Amino acid sequence: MISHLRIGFRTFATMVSTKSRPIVVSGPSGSGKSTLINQLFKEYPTAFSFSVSHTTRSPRAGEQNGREYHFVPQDQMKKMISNGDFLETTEFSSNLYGTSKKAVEDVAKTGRICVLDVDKQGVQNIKKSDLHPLCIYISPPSYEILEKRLRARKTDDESAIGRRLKESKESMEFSKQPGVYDHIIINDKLDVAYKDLKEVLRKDIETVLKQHK
Ligand SMILES: Nc1ncnc2c1ncn2[C@@H]1O[C@H](COP(=O)(O)OP(=O)(O)OP(=O)(O)O)[C@@H](O)[C@H]1O
Repeated sequence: MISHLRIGFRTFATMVSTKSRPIVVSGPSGSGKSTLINQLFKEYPTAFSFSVSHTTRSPRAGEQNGREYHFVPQDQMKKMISNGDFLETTEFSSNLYGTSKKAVEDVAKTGRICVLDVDKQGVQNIKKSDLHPLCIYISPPSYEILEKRLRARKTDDESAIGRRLKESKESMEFSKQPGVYDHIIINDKLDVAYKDLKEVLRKDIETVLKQHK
């Protein structure tokens, strides 16, 4: 009888899986967010996902609504913005883009951890929501090294590098405010920074992978 009850309880416990909290990865442009996130996705392909953003731009060939983006008309997007549905929005080439709170919740429903790469506005909004994120700041070892890495990446022209460096100063100041970030990882040696990131996420990863079994 006791063993029957135990089996029953275990089955119940597996059915009631806890939803994972989203992971916010923030930091100045060139600090290594994408490099570190890509490594995480490669090592744990079933543990993490990005959320699907909304956009007012038209779908390109091969893009599917709800897969690459939620494609929405401008008036619907504006209505959603005024409803406070988005954690962050941005405008690029006359089109609006945004990460909705629901899109983040949808990832958790699939049993994965949602990873958000957002700026300080996004960090502030997500912290105000009821999503209870873990907020991680990826910092370059120094401003000078950040500049070197941005130049070596060869993805930006001089004016974009200048803009990114100016924004990086604001971002680094913001990261020093108490209570904003749960962890600050200095991305000096990539393998050390990646190890630090995995350690910070160890329990979250173990929990989602256990739920997949
Ligand atoms: N620890 C490291 N040592 C040396 N180079 C690094 C290190 N981490 C990342 N890089 C390099 O620095 C450049 C910037 O990294 P990455 O593109 O990942 O930054 P990011 O924070 O995602 O930038 P953005 O916000 O602009 O997308 C890349 O060329 C990457 O290969």
